[in-house]
Amino acid sequence: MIVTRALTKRFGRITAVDGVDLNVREGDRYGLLGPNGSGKTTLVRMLLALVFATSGEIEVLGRPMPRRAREVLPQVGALVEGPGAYGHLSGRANLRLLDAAGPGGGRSGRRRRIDAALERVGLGGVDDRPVRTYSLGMRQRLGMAAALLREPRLLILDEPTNGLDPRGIREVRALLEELNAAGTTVLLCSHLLSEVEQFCTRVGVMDRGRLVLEESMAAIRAPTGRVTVRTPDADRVVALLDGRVEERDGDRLVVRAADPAELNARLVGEGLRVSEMRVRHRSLEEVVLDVTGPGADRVDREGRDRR
Ligand SMILES: Nc1ncnc2c1ncn2[C@@H]1O[C@H](COP(=O)(O)OP(=O)(O)OP(=O)(O)O)[C@@H](O)[C@H]1O
Repeated sequence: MIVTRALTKRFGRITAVDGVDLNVREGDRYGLLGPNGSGKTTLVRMLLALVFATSGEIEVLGRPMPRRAREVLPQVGALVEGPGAYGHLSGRANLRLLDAAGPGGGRSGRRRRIDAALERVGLGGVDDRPVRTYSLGMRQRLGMAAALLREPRLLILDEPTNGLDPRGIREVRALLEELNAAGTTVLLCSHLLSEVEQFCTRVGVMDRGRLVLEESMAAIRAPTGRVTVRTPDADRVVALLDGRVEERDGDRLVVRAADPAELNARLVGEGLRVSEMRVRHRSLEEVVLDVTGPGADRVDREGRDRR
């Protein structure tokens, strides 16, 4: 769906995107994570031909970009850098303009397309108030509606839940799940780990312009070979498992165990009581912190000129 090779963008001395090989597959719910200033927005702007690459190659929907932008962009919905809209016009009027400007949508079906898009994002009942009176959450929804006008094969969303309250965030996630289930590939940029952890099936992590990790969520969250055991018989468990207990905190033990079922059977077989047993997974947060440095918005005394 999206493939980049050695994609690079420099702004003067700053290398915002540095030799990125990105691979978003059809049907993915791909989460692009990274600290502030790591290059996520610049990367997606290049995918959408909003800014030219310094070097490298881009394919979107199997076509080279930006050369085939005219063919590709009508099949892509995007919400990048916050929802842009004319403040003095209503949400509907904004969508009418967008729909008229975009290729491949006849006038006859316009009202229906707009109503359907507004309905999908929870703005079906919106009146004719100008957009400048909208809350940030309403603007964000309007931006999503704009991205959905063409029933895109691919959705590219930069921080789509910015400004939404918890309920709004959940609604957007449900909407994205529904669209993805119906075949839309989703590329989501976010610095919210929980958002990515809950929604995405694949993750890319950017750090200082480079893609430092690209992995399926299942692989990231694979078991670590450690099991947390809570037991009122902790002393006896430690004695029995000699050397396999890595941590102890009261009645809670962290045990090295490739096969949790075998461990459980052994403890129970010895008459040791287990009140809780949990296979340990790495969290997305641990993985991301492992592969990234501090965000570029920090201005520490050391390392100000990292680039
Ligand atoms: N038009 C520009 N001119 C000069 N520098 C730019 C420009 N756009 C981005 N940059 C720089 O490129 C780097 C990457 O920025 P970018 O906005 O792509 O990061 P980001 O990961 O999207 O960050 P955030 O999460 O804060 O939006 C930053 O150092 C930024 O200052």
